[in-house]
Amino acid sequence: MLSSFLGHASAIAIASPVVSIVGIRRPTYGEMKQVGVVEKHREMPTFPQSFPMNGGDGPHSYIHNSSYQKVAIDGAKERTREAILEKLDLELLNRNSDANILRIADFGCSIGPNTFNVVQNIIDTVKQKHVKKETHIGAPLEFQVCFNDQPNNDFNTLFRTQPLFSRREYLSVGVPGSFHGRVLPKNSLHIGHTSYTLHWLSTVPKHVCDKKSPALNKSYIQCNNLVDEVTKAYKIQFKKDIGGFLEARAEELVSGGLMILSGQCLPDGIPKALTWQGVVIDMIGDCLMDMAKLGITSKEKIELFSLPTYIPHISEFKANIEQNENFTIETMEEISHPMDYMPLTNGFITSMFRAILNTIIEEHFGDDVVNELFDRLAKKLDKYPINFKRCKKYVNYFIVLKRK
Ligand SMILES: C[S@@+](CC[C@H](N)C(=O)[O-])C[C@H]1O[C@@H](n2cnc3c(N)ncnc32)[C@H](O)[C@@H]1O
Repeated sequence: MLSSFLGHASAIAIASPVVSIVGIRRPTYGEMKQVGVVEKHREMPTFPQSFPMNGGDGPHSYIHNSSYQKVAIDGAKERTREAILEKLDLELLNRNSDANILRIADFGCSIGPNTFNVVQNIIDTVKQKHVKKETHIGAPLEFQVCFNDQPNNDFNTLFRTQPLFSRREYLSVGVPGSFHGRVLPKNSLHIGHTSYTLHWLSTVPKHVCDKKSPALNKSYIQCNNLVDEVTKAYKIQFKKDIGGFLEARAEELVSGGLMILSGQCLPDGIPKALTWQGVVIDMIGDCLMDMAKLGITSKEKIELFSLPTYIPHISEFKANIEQNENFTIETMEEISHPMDYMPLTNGFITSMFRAILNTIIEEHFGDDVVNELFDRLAKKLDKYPINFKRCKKYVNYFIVLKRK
């Protein structure tokens, strides 16, 4: 099962007990792991709370390694346009004292270029609507764009690489801070957007790195839905975080304002371990274990490490969204990722995951580990190529909420 899933032909001895959920065995390298003897309880690690994408504009930066996200955002472009044309009433501007200013925010914007494309599409659509004279605003419409991300996001690169002022139709503001809480004044926002962000948690759930806890995520570095206690801990944290995100947006958005959400979920009943993304992260964990055996890092450090990310199942995600009664759900669609049906190269996969995980790996394991880890990942992928046809696919969601 393992070999066919990964497209790898040779036999592999299973050294540790196989974890199962609803009859599905994890068909990855985890089965080969020698699980260490539980050691004396240690203090819970203090995780940094913010892990931006790799900054700068070098070969490993998010700028040059975010085309997977870009393709999905481009795929949602027309839907975003339709949502604004159909659901946004520009009369809402007349309720403000600064009636000619339309404020847009991209939450978790990273360093571009995706955020610039998103914002331009929103502005083009609003302008089209405005030209159609659907508003009585006298003064010319002005756009203010609030670029939000964590304070240690590379805002310098973001602003250095944004379109030149002469070609830009908006004034920009950087808004550093966690989107799990308020980052903008009350009743100040007309259109909010976020893409590929909500799976980032505010923190690693308590207990998954606690050696005394049944929720210890012992041999994995992610929630791959294979250990019930771990999954439960992640679910609780996710619910809390999405709740915080929506509460904050409900305060910031004006009545009638729109919040557009896109990103990825798991299909119901499918564990992350069976998706190609889940396999890759389990492989990264295994590369770390290989490095621990060579003394480059330690098994203990790995056990104290879990990613603060959680991909919810689609119905769980929708149920969490529906909890907030300040919004009407205008659109809730599942769309496929345009790259779902093309096998990605190992180089592409390695670069994409490096751009996303570089910061957090560096913070926990030290910068000397990063190059070696991703070199090893590239080699492991070459040795055990992913069989994309056998992997389960994520579901992409496109959601439009309107503030009541
Ligand atoms: C994968 S990137 C997505 C970037 C961009 N939205 C896109 O679609 O290309 C996720 C971004 O979310 C940001 N992020 C994660 N948690 C956040 C939080 N609590 N508050 C603000 N930004 C956050 C990360 O720093 C990162 O820049």
